Amino acid sequence: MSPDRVTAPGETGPGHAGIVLRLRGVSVAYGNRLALDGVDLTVRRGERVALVGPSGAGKSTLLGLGNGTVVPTQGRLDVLGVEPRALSPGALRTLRARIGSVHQQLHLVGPLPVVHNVNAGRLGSWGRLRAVRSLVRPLQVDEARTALERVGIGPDLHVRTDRLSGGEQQRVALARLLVQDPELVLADEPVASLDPARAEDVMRLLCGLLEQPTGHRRTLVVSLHDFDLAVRHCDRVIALRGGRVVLDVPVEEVDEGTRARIYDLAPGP
Ligand SMILES: Nc1ncnc2c1ncn2[C@@H]1O[C@H](COP(=O)(O)OP(=O)(O)OP(=O)(O)O)[C@@H](O)[C@H]1O
Repeated sequence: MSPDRVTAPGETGPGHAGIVLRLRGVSVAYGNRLALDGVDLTVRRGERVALVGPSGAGKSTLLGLGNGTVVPTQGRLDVLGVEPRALSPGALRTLRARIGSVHQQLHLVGPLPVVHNVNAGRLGSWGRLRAVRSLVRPLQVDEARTALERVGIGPDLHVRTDRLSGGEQQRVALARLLVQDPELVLADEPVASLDPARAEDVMRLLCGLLEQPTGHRRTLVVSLHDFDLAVRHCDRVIALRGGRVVLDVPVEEVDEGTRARIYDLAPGP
């Protein structure tokens, strides 16, 4: 089945400044297992895109393409205007510094003070020497404090991170994202392990962090198992099934039947 709509209004070509992520006929195979099968899609600057679909549909694989951890087996991929496969290791590092990743696991270093975990968001842009210096004596402490305040955590930057509650640690991870200041945020089931109230809270916080003081919005692509969360927090829903895009619509076009169609539809031809 072809997707209901693969939106591409305003697209004028590969160099179009508003395009953050573009896949053209992208397939990904793990051995003989086809995880993505000829996917076409375009994500524009400032969009909040939810990836939904049943388990094994290809959502994580698609997000992996965005951050360069997965390489297309076939097709053309552009991320922030470049093709990751064509980059040198150094250029790939530079690209990754512009992309924020959020996972179910927070990847914090528990025994380290909070400030270091927040500053880890800068590692992609700091040189090695600077990173080591900051471990000895934390750099950019005021910015770390501001980021923590923005996510609603008190001023104690020097407490061990693993002494904080699970919810507070989640906020430290979001403060790390904030100091990284990425142009594109890729979040792979960031709230899967949380109860509904916490999931709502984290999604609200994450979406709030996308808003920049300049009035611009960072782009978000987030995979979510909770369809209602996707509709409440995103402005576009892309459904994958069997490695194919089966639906791509603005949330205003989501109706009562959409959920059933996503989860009960037969896979595409
Ligand atoms: N590293 C891998 N090696 C082999 N097969 C893989 C690998 N990663 C994913 N797959 C397979 O590719 C398909 C798509 O997996 P993917 O994790 O992208 O789906 P998903 O939609 O994110 O699933 P879930 O919602 O369960 O996380 C699945 O059939 C999966 O088993």
